[in-house]
Amino acid sequence: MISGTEILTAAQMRAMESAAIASGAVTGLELMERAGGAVAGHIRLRWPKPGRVTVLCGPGNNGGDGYVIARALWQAGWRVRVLGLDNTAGPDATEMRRRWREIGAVLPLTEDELRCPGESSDVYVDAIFGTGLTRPPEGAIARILAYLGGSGGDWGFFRDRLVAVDCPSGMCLDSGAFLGTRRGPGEYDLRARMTVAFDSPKPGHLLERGPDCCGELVIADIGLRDWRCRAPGGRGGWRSQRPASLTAIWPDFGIADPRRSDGDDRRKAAWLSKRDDPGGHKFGHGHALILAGGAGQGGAARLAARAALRVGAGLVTLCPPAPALTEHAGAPDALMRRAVDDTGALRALLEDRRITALCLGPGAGVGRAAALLPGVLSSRRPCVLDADALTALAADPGLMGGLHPGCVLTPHRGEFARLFPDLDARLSGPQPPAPDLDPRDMARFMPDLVAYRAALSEMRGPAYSRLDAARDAATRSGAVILLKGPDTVIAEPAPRVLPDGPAIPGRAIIHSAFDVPWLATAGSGDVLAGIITGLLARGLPPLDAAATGAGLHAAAARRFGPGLIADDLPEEIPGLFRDMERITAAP
Ligand SMILES: NC(=O)C1=CN([C@@H]2O[C@H](COP(=O)(O)OP(=O)(O)OC[C@H]3O[C@@H](n4cnc5c(N)ncnc54)[C@H](O)[C@@H]3O)[C@@H](O)[C@H]2O)[C@@H](O)CC1
Ligand SMILES: [K+]
Repeated sequence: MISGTEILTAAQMRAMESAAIASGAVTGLELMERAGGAVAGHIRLRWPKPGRVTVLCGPGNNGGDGYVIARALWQAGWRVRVLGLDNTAGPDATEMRRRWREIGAVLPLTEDELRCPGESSDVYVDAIFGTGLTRPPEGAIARILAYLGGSGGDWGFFRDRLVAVDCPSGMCLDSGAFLGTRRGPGEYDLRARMTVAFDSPKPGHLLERGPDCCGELVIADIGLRDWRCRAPGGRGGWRSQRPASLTAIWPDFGIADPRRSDGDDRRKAAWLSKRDDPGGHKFGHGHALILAGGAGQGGAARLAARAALRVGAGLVTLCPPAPALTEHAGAPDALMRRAVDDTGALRALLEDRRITALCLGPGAGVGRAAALLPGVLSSRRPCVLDADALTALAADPGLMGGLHPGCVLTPHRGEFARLFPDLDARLSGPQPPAPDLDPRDMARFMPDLVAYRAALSEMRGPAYSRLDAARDAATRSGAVILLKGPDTVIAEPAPRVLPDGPAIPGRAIIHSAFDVPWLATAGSGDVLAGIITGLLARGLPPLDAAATGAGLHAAAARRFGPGLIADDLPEEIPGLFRDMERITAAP
């Protein structure tokens, strides 16, 4: 049910590049030529008239791409100025620098040179650091990056004309954080007009500062697709389709991502709208219980219940304590109501095996949530735990032991901090040291499937990311974690065991919704909990329900537009289903 774009971490990208080169099918120089050529092509698309360009080349292969871009733009008639370092790491970047030197000079990569009067350019290419960044930039390079970020008082000037190669330099591609600065927006963060990255998005393009600082994100194909789709197969060479462990759902790629099969999207749309089940029965689409709070607290649970109905649960029952029943008498009439006063009443109700999912938290009250949690968890039924249920869970760590893989926890950052304070502290605290793994080691691991997988699962970027935090929380709790935000991360708990190999980390999805800031409104989270509960009731596995729910939730907000209140979200769902069917209809 998940469809999206595969994401690769920086380590996976390096491993794939090493594997492609080791296979003999392509050389590092050819990959660099393709990468630089792609960036130059995108620059020429946006600035069709050749102008003046300054290319800033760093010490590694990102800089090597820069020398290729300089040469390609010069050949296209641009006036090119290159600022670079004397020392380039690696033979490919050194060779590309040499080829550029046959055409033009390499000026020192300093702030003075960049600010040289009379040398203003139409385009500035940031090819200083890419996936190889391991520590905060310092000295002259840090000053250049701050100047490009606006320390010279001219923020808008560079924002309009900066093209980043792979990422804005200084940003960690695994986390979206700028190394060496406090997490969150920084005064002189480098913001590009366009970022051209290679093969696949990286987590940092979608998390934290990434979406704002990358500007328009373009993913250029550099011919590595075959290595993305295959897994290293031990001594026998390459074999088997490697299932994506990390996926992105984001508006720009949305349903039009050419890598996705139209058939999958069509099946998904038909399942959501129930058109694939013409003889269906209401119990065939599940029965969701939404546990509501006491008198005066019912609005949140009603929002969740309405969303569960709209997303297609066959039946939805709202369960407040008896004294609050009358409060829920209004619309929608499709909703059933049943009093649940305590755990005993809940257990009795759950004797009905046709109840296929539960939701506890929205408007429940912390005391009631704490009282009902043991009954919800011991039923082993798929469930969404949100809001007050998360607070109750954090207050009684003993309850954590009852979590199971059918649970979806939907914390925002504050709730996450209460549940997993140590992981939250790592997210905001000092950054851990860089991983001490050389790309050449990755190549060395290639023949050994076990070591390769272990290395990948051990690899973390230089900054602890929201992705790391959600995955660690899922592993620790044994439940699916949906860490809310404009960059929602969803992670599944149990390591998957592939038929041909050892455990690898559970799947994760980054759901990007930076384009719908109006989704941050009261009750929006209650609707999300209801959508996911409805999908669980219909039988979607928890990770799929959470990811599809997050996608529908943001798409509903996008469809409605600004001025949205939470009540509007469920009402957009029927239109969304129609849109999905129309877009995915066979030509
Ligand atoms: N992986 C791939 O498949 C491809 C990578 N290419 C390019 O290669 C880039 C990665 O190249 P590299 O691995 O050489 O790394 P970078 O060019 O990103 O970084 C260069 C070097 O800087 C050093 N460094 C890291 N942090 C530093 C800091 N704060 N101050 C000073 N030096 C620091 C590192 O030792 C690293 O070797 C990608 O971003 C991309 O632009 C492309 O050429 C083609 C394909
Ligand atoms: K860069």
